[in-house]
Amino acid sequence: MTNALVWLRRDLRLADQPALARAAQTAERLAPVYIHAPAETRPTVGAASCWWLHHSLAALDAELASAGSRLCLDTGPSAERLCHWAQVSDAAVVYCTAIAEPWARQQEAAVAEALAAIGVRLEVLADGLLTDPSAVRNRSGTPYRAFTPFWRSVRAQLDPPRPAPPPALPGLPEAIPEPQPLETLGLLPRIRWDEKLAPCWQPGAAGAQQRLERFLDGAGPAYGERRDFPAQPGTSRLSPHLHFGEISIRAVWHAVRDAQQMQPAAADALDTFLAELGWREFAYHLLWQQPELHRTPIDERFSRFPWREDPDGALLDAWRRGATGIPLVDAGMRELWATGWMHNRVRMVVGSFLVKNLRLPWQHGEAHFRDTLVDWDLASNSMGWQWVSGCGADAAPYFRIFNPVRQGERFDPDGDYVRHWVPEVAGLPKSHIHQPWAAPADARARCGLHLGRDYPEPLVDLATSRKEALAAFHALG
Ligand SMILES: Cc1cc2nc3c(=O)[nH]c(=O)nc-3n(C[C@H](O)[C@H](O)[C@H](O)COP(=O)(O)OP(=O)(O)OC[C@H]3O[C@@H](n4cnc5c(N)ncnc54)[C@H](O)[C@@H]3O)c2cc1C
Repeated sequence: MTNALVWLRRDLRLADQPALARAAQTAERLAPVYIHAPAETRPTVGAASCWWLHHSLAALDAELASAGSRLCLDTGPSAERLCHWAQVSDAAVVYCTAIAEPWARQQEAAVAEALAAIGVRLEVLADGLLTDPSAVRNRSGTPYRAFTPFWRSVRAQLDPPRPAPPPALPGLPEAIPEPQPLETLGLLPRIRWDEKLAPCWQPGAAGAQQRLERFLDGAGPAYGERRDFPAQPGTSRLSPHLHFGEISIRAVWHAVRDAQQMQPAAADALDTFLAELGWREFAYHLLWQQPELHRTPIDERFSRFPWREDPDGALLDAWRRGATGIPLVDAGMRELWATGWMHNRVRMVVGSFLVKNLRLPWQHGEAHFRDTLVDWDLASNSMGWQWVSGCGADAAPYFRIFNPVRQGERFDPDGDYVRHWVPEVAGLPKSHIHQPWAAPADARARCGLHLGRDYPEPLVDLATSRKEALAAFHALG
């Protein structure tokens, strides 16, 4: 038996972790190493994700300590530092799990080459997804461009292995150096805006497991009906945990399948949930085909789209701050700022408003979400933005423009979500809460709301901006 390293990446857990499991079977001594290498990720990871990563690494270190090991932290370049760790650990092999993102594949290739030069082997294992995004093909042998046939075909064949328990870990190699303290990675912001995130989340494997159990015991069986209502806790909020690999996708899959067996009445609702996991798979399938998915529209016509001029950035700034004067849009943007997460229905509404009513480039929205979402994920975020913009594969057509007032009336019928995040309009009755500008003056006066002073007038007229967007779209030909 020889010594080994496990290079931890987007797989920050002990249970059902293929790299750790393989190393535990084969190595006499084992060093779990995390290399922080922000210069190697493309595009740059945002501040909210960095906050999450800091706490996730702390949780992983504690998990490793309780298994008799510890996390060896270091700062990149990854190839150089892994060579160093392999040498000081006397390791013959480095195990890691794959990340299906373009920059990560380059990183793996560079690491493999550097390790090979010192006689160490890199073994990359599949993880993170239920499918191989490079391998799924339709009957004509080409990648899928639409979700429904993709999922129909994938779902029929899916049979992921049952999740494995955490392995018994070999001890650390004798001569390894002291790890770098977590704080020195600089993942936490200097201005402590992040304190508001802490009460909302528990990064790490234990938090992930809790979220899954709470979902299956609570909202899961009603997922089909409740998942679109942002005031209700109708979804799992597993997205950041899945992104960082704090829970394996196979564990989620099997927990849901088991729940379907136990509660046949909930089977359809939970099938809808499994299809959402399918959207995540599809996003990676698209990213594999289009490595520049976060900035290049799949529908090339949109490269010529006549976006609105916003020379001083005032429109974009109002959208980012949740000060557009459209309550559902502002509620979503404020939820994002306060919690690092936004409900999926509202992501679609704020996205449509940015791209179609404000007519600003979707890439601005992609970049803002990248900076502020704790669940930011290159594949899902890029696909989501291309979808709302009508320029992606399987996109909602451009002319399907979400009306944020109608969306509010339908999915936040009592106005509870808006009342929570936009207290300025909370006194309005539900009949006017989604369009305060249309409320009779006395209804506004009764709750002391003075538009333009307490809460903005709408940044744009919804009907006019819709017409302008459609005209711009038709001009594309
Ligand atoms: C403009 C836009 C940007 C988005 N950016 C991201 C992002 O950066 N990261 C991200 O994880 N999701 C993104 N999504 C998808 C979706 O909004 C989130 O996955 C979901 O809101 C996460 O909440 P949840 O875990 O409670 O979801 P649930 O409803 O509980 O769904 C379970 C899991 O399925 C996956 N999932 C659900 N919906 C989608 C979807 N439409 N696309 C891909 N995966 C999905 C997620 O992993 C999620 O955790 C985006 C959607 C839009 C419209």
